[in-house]
Amino acid sequence: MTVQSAYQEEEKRLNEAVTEINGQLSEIGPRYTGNDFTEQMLDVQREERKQKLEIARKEAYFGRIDFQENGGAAPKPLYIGKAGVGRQHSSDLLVIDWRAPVASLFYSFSGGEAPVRYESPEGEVSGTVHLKRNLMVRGSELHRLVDSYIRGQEEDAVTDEFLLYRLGESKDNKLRDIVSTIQEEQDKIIRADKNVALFIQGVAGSGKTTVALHRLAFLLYRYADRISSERMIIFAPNRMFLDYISGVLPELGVGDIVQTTFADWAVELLDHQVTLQSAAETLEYWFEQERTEEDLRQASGRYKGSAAFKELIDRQLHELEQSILPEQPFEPLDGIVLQPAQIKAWYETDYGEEPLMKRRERLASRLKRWLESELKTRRIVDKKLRAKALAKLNSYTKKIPALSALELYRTLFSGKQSAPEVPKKIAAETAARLKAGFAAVEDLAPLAYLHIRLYGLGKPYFDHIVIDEAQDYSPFQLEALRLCQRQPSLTVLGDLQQGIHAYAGIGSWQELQQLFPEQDTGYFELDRSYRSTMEIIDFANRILSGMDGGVKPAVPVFRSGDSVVTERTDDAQWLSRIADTVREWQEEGIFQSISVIGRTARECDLIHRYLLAGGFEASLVQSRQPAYGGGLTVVPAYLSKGLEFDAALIADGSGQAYRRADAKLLYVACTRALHRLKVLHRGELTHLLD
Ligand SMILES: Nc1ncnc2c1ncn2[C@@H]1O[C@H](COP(=O)(O)OP(=O)(O)OP(=O)(O)O)[C@@H](O)[C@H]1O
Repeated sequence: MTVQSAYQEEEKRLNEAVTEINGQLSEIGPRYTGNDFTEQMLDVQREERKQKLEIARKEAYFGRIDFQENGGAAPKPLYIGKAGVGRQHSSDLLVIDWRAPVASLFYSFSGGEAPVRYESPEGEVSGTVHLKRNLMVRGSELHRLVDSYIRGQEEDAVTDEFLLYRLGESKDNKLRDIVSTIQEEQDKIIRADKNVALFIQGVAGSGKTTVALHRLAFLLYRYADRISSERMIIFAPNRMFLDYISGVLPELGVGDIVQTTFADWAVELLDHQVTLQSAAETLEYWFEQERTEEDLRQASGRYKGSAAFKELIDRQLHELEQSILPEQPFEPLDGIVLQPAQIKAWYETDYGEEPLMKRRERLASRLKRWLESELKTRRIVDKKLRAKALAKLNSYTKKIPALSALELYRTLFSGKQSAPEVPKKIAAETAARLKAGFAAVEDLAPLAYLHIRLYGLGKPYFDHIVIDEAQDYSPFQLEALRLCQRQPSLTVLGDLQQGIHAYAGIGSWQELQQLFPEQDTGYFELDRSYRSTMEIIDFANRILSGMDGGVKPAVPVFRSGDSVVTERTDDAQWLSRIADTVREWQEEGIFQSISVIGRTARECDLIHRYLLAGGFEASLVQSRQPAYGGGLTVVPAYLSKGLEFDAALIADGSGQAYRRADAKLLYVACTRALHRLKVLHRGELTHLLD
């Protein structure tokens, strides 16, 4: 078949599909607003169907795979799209949902005549692939058609042309879905089993964030009857990042998933009993001036996130549990006595599984019930006596301490119960901070953990948890989240090579993985980077070679672009060279997003003001910023993590700005660029780029 006739064939098919989709849409009536429950349920279903059809109306499908099942008469063309659509008056599917089992063939097949197989709910299905075709469809128009496999014509196959085309596009201020070009190694992660704690180590730009979001969409489809989006949660490093990724799930037809930061989640869980100390202070401390290895070793965040600190808290909880019950019997009236052993038995055996303070509440009610039954059995009706007994009950239950997480936590750092193991400096700082009503980010995991152990989650357990940039998480944070699930179902992703918050995060995935039983964990590595050109990746890989530990260079997709330019400048010329570069790039008119990445917030502020004075429209990224607007952005390297820009200018890549300890920070900065990267340096270029 010639390319032209393939085009004609696909245009015809698309026309039919669009007509069918429009026809089905027009048959869905207006929304039901009455009170009939059955009608309301039907309306929910109709609305879901309508949403799917709306997605399909914009882009009916993006791929076709011709598959001949073993024993089948002929290959069957299967069209894969973002939302599955049935045909009216037929059991055939017009479009197959990308998450359906058979659609996995589209992602896993990479050529060859050998038989292929996929897992379906009825068992394994095998057969052969005759055609794999990428289609770019917009509404009723076919924009592009690329065959990546035609059986019998393998020498002509153009593998990955479509992927390269997509990667070459310029990007604005939002992350996008990748359903049409998901790669095999990514697909395995997306479709992995639900009930595991899945750890993903992926190089910068390998699609970790994107893959995790697609995995959520997959899980919701695959386990539709068992899990719900309201019981899923995504943890991301900051509000701006959340805004940046906020477009992907709606594009995939998924809504209602809570997306938050660990800090915001914990403060809400604690019912705002503490105010979070500004994260900017922590960032400023670590990034605005040089810090030593000794500073790092003594970092309170590391201590508070450690397993040792968790043990201390567990011990504290254990001691509370052991001493919570009064040693005296409960004697509401003369001769009516309840022995401590009985109270203890109720407390330990009947309510043993519940959080400590819930058990306290239940015990108090049980004591009351016991007292009422005793009064009844003994026919005590005298009001005075009854009041006396109730007063005794009150004073007895008051002896069982009711503590908030904050009250208990506080006792660790000051007063007679303070723990001698806590380093003195950390204890003094924390006690002062808590006294003033504040908590630092590092206090939130222990506080959240304590709260759940004392009071429970107060909401249904999470069906699935996604943690992005998890290399910056402490084991203790994960321990707190572990309490929020009945069985582990998590996607935990990050890159140790971008672990710039060493004062709080982990040094190896093992630190987090070991918190789960081995059989409940999975581990994947993503080495291919899709974001940047080969030139940019090769350049950034230079930084990795100077890092300690088992770092792995990113493997580029074969996408060539401009060479990375380094340019020496001096203090006098520095700002004007930044402005000149930005102007030149803007004049080319091909980049939607350009960033100037500075070393510190102070430096960025200076650059930003200079650009504004020069007539540029530029935005400055600061910590706690809610959104990132695209266009021209000035951003400190430590806040650029997770973002990407068509073109990036490292404002000052000198040895003064990036010292040996800053390798990860520079790596993060350089890997933000998709198509163009330039490094200006005031004086000598940093040795990290040798
Ligand atoms: N299979 C793919 N097809 C097309 N684009 C892809 C694919 N995988 C990743 N990308 C693109 O690569 C870029 C990087 O993706 P993403 O931000 O998810 O990576 P990441 O591993 O989280 O990066 P980082 O660790 O640097 O934050 C995005 O523009 C994304 O759309």
